[in-house]
Amino acid sequence: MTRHLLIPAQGLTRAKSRLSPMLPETGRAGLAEALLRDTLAAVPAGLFDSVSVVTGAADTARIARAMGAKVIADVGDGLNAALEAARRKLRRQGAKVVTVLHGDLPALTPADVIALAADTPIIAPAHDGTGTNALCLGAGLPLPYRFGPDSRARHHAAAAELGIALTELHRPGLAQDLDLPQDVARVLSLAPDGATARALRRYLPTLERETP
Ligand SMILES: Nc1nc2c(ncn2[C@@H]2O[C@H](COP(=O)(O)OP(=O)(O)OP(=O)(O)O)[C@@H](O)[C@H]2O)c(=O)[nH]1
Ligand SMILES: O=C(O)[C@H](O)COP(=O)(O)O
Repeated sequence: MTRHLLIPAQGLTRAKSRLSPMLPETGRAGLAEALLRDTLAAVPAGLFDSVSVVTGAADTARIARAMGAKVIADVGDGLNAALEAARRKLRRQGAKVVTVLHGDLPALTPADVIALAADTPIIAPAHDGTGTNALCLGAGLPLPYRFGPDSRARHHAAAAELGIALTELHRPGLAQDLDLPQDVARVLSLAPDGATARALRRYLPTLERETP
């Protein structure tokens, strides 16, 4: 069984645009870097045959390589197309299982990542109930990636159409992503010691007082 991990990540200056009402560009870039570092740091060594960051950005690629990950070039046609191309590449290289893990999960733990190295198809929904934060599939399964709005329901619908049993995995570290200003306080309470929390405290010093 060869298992591979794909972590999609935007360029640092493009990422986390929905936080722009509370965080200027420098802060968003610092936060995106911290999120990627936290994500890669949570991946246990040796669990996957390869760990690749899918990106079209040189800054993100540099961080990925510095953290010991490979880089797969983003084909430039959106998240799903980038992941499909990366999955095809891994399949050509003999991959049997490909896990996609979003790179914006600040409370992610090694145990969460271990749970994603599964032998059966798994989806980890986002805390908002509509999104998908991780998907583990046999590399040959024809289930198309449907990340984006309502991706949880869309992944289930695609699986049902193909007769694939897709099991939900509910773990706080996989569910809690950081997308919106209202996510920030929760992230700080869940992941107080990570690079992400440090970046938030650095760029949003008033948060300390506001966080319960
Ligand atoms: N390679 C690649 N990664 C992407 C793309 N779109 C989103 N991602 C990554 O996929 C994950 C989930 O995406 P989002 O939650 O939308 O994160 P984001 O794009 O940083 O945030 P917003 O700008 O606020 O939407 C994050 O790790 C992103 O960096 C894309 O087109 N290509
Ligand atoms: O499928 C998803 O949920 C999208 O890729 C968006 O992810 P997000 O919940 O992190 O915005």
